[in-house]
Amino acid sequence: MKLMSKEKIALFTIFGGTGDLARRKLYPSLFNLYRKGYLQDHFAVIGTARRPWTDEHYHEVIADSLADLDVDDALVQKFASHFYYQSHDVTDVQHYITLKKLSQKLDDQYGLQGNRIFYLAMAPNFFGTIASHLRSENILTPNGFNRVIIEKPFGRDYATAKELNDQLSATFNENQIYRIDHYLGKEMIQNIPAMRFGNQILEALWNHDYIDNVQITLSEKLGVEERAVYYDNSGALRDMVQNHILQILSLLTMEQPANFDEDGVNAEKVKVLESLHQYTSDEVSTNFVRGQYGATDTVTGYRQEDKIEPDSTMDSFVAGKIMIDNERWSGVPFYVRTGKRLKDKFTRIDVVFKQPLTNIFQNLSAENQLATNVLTINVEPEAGFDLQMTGKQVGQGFATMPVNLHYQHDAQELADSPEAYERLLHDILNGDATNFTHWHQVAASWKFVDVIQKYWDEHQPEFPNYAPGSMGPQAADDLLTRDDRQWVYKD
Ligand SMILES: NC(=O)C1=CN([C@@H]2O[C@H](COP(=O)(O)OP(=O)(O)OC[C@H]3O[C@@H](n4cnc5c(N)ncnc54)[C@H](OP(=O)(O)O)[C@@H]3O)[C@@H](O)[C@H]2O)C=CC1
Ligand SMILES: O=C1O[C@H](COP(=O)(O)O)[C@@H](O)[C@H](O)[C@H]1O
Repeated sequence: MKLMSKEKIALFTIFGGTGDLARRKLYPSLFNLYRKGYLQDHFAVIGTARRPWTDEHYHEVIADSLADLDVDDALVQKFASHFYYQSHDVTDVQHYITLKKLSQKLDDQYGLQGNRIFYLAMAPNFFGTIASHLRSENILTPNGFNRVIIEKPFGRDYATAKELNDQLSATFNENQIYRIDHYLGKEMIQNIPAMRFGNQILEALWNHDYIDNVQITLSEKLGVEERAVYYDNSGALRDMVQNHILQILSLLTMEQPANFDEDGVNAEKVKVLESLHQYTSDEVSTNFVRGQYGATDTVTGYRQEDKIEPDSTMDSFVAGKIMIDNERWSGVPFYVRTGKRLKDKFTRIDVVFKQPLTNIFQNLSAENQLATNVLTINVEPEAGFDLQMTGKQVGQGFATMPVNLHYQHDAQELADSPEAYERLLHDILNGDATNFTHWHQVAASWKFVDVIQKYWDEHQPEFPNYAPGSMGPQAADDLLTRDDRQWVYKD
C-alpha cells in the first residue's frame, strides 16, 4: 500500500518579508514545517519589501531568524535556498510584473502546481492595494489554489473593517481569505471545544443554571515595546478585546456545531457574537473600565514611552463585563481584562460554578465551607487545567477542605506543541479555516466594540490610573465587587 505523503506544495509570497513579524514568527514557523516534512522539495518563498537586499543577504536573515532553534546548519542552508528576495514598493505596479515572472519561474522550477499563498505581513493600509494588484496583474493562478493571509488589525472599527473586507472581496472569495488571530493557534485555546464537547460532565453544566460567571484574563508584563506607533493609535480594547478576547469568548459560549469544521464552527461563533448584549452609552460607563499605566522609579510610564504622545489618552488596560442575550447564558456575566505592564505574563480562563443550594456539613462545624468549583483553563505559560472541588479532610471526624484536580502538559508535550503561527500556517496549507476569523465574526465583534470606543472617545479619562506591576486600576476590581464577586486571580 502506498503511503500518502504529508508534503504540502505551495509558493509563499510574503509582503513585508524584511519586517519584524516575518523574522520573529513566519520564518521559524516555516522552518518547523520544513523539518517536520510538511514542506519538502516543492515549496518556495518570495520575500518582498522596499529595501534592496540580495538573495544571499536574505538567506543570512533567514538563518539569523532561526538562531534560537537548535538546528543543523546544513539543514538551515538547504531550507534557506528555497527563499528569494524581490525588492519593490507594493504601490508600484512594476513590482507585480516582476513578481509575476518570478512566481512563474519558481512554479516551474519547484513544481508548485499553481498553489499560491500570499501573506500580507505589512501595515493594513496596504492590504487593499496589494489584493487589487494581485488580481489586475494576473498573479493569481487558474490551476492551483490561491489563499491570502491577513494580519491584524482588521480595521479600526466596523466601517474601516467593512471597507477593507470589500477591497479584499473584490479579489478573493471568503473561503480564500485567512484572517489570522494567533490566539486561535494556541494549544489550550484549541482545547476549549475538546473540553466542552468531548466531556458530557462539563457540557451538561455549561449554562446559566450551573455557571455563576466566567473570567478571561490576558495579562502582559511588558509595555508597548517597539510597536508604540501602532499601539498608540489602537489601545487595548481594539488590540486585544475585539479579536482575541471575543474569539475566546465565542469558543466558550457557542452552541455545539453540527460538525467540527470551518462551516460548523463559523456558524455557531457568528450566532453567539451577534448575541452579545449591546450596551447603551450609560451602560458602557458602568460596565467597562479603561486604564493607562503610570511611571515608577524603574519603569517608564505609558506617556513617557518612546513614540507615545505625552498627553495620550489611549488605553493600555481594559476590563469589562459582557453579557450574552440568549437562553443558555442569560444572567451570566463574562468578566474580561487585559493590559500591558501588569503583574505577570499569563493567559487564563476561570469558569466559576454556582454553589450547591445547601451546605449539609455546616452543622458539624462552622468551618465546613464548600469550595467554589472553579475550572481554570491555563493557556500560558503553563498549559493545562485545574478544577477546584470540595473534599473531605483525611482523618477522624468530618471536615471539608478545598482540593484541586490538576492537569498540566509536561515539558516534552509543551516542546512538541507547535507554536501558534506554525499551526495556523499548516492549517492554511491544508485549506482549513476552522481556526481563522470569518468576516461575520469580525463584523459582529467590531459592532460590539465600537459602542464602547465611541463612549470613551467622547469622555476624557483621568490617566495614568494604575501602577506597573499591578493588575490594573481599582475600578477593575470594583466591577466585580459591585456584583458581590471577585477575580479568581488577584494580585
Ligand atoms: N510584529 C508583531 O509581533 C505583530 C505584527 N502584526 C501585524 O503584522 C503586520 C506587519 O507587522 P511588523 O512585521 O511588525 O511590521 P514592520 O514594520 O516590522 O514591517 C513592515 C514591513 O513592510 C515593508 N514595507 C513597508 N512599506 C512598504 C512598501 N510601500 N512596499 C513594500 N514593502 C513595504 C517593510 O519593509 P521595507 O521598509 O524594507 O519596505 C517591512 O518589511 C502588521 O499588520 C502588524 O499589525 C500582528 C501581530 C504581531
Ligand atoms: O495581538 C497581540 O498580541 C500580543 C500578545 O500575544 P501573546 O501571544 O504574547 O499573548 C500583544 O502583545 C500585542 O499587543 C497584540 O497586538
